[in-house]
Amino acid sequence: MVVQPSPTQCFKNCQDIERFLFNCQQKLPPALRSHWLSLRVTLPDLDPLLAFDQHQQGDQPSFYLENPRQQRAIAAWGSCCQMRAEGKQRFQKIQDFVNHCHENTTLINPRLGSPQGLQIFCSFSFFDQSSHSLFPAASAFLPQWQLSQEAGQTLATCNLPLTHQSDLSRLSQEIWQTLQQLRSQPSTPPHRSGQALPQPVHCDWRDIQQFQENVQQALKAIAANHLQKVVLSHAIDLQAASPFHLTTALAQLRHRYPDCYSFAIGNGQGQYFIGASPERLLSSHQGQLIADALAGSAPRGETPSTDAQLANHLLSSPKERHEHRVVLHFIQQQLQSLGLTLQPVPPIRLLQLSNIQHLWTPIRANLPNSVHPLQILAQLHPTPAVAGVPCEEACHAIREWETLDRQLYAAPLGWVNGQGDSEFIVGIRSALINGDRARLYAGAGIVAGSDPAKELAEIQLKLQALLNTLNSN
Ligand SMILES: C=C(O[C@@H]1C=C(C(=O)O)C=C[C@H]1O)C(=O)O
Repeated sequence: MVVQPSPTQCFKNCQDIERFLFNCQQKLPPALRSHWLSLRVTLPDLDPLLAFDQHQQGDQPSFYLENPRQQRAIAAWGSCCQMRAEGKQRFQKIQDFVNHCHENTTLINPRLGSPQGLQIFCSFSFFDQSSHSLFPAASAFLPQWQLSQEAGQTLATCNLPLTHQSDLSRLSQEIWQTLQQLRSQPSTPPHRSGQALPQPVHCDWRDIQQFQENVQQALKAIAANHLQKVVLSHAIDLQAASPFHLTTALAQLRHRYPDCYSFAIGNGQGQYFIGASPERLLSSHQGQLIADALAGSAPRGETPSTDAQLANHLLSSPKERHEHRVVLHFIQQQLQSLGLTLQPVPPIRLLQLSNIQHLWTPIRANLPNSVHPLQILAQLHPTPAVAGVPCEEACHAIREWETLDRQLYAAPLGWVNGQGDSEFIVGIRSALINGDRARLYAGAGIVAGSDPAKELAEIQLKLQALLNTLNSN
């Protein structure tokens, strides 16, 4: 059910809101059990990160995603309704939850802004079971509040449960209060000179020797034709003198890595998974899909000429191109297996980030209404950019050799709406923050011809993204 047109521009006071909610309540079907109202309101320009800083709380799920280059940011906090799932059917279960939310929500002003409609925020762990993990194998939530910024337009979305029994006076006061706070918020980014990120007192590189042994083992398995490619990861642990400050870290990440997606997910129990990922797993908008094949890496050069040399070597290296093509072919095959028609693939290009460069091929396809973005996600995760080929054997090797629990590292996180629009990234260049402790993750693809010393240097370089951010004062 959609109530139109919306009077949200007239929300000049709390009574306006209460009258509006009363009208919505009157239109609810008589025997209704669960129902939500989703209100969209335009706001003056403000920084979603600042709103996130002021409103998100450790005991509620939260989500932040920003791509500075695309001038898009979303902050979401509080939970109207949430779902957790485990096991092989986890993507399907989350899809059912997303459908349930859509079927039971009245959208007010659904066409205001882009993307349209109700957005549900999701995260998945690398493996489909999360026995000792701080985050479930799959989780999704409909936020209480959401702030989106795109192409200079700022929108607030308030989702709330509405039934015949709802206390409209209390609900309207809560909405009014938050709207007033958002309307009076300065548009400058969070800056806490006195509260910069704490200096880690201890950085534990864990058993880095083990990573190199794993690479040797992987090379043997590749030589024996058990594997074609496997992505091996390593983690380092930081211990700070005081808790890490989430939004200060995010402010630094978006500043340092404007071509990446800065992100944070809070599990509602005080732990956060944050990062600046260059890898878009899936983005769909109005029936058009893009998935990134991103694999093959080199450092950036210190001078323009060494940088160009490194870039040329990366683009022409048979080993790096093979590592990349394995990912490209996998994504193409998986999309085609769902009946999607792919557009011609452009030549391999470079994605140059502040500290590292990658081989990159954006893959485009038409997305029919009959295929849900979460079905595509189920088919794509894990790609050989983060697992390997053959997938099952690579995942088995990862479980056996790696001494860490990947949790959300290298897994999809993002949002989906009811119109088939979605944005999911791969949680790499990331860290799990638990108060004054942080675990930082990085991995590298191992194929025939990989050099263990170079792979070690590559993960050290990748770890710098979060290490420099969390370690700076
Ligand atoms: C696995 C990671 O990165 C992935 C592996 C890459 C590679 O091996 O060249 C490049 C980009 C990512 O797809 C990571 O950053 O942890």
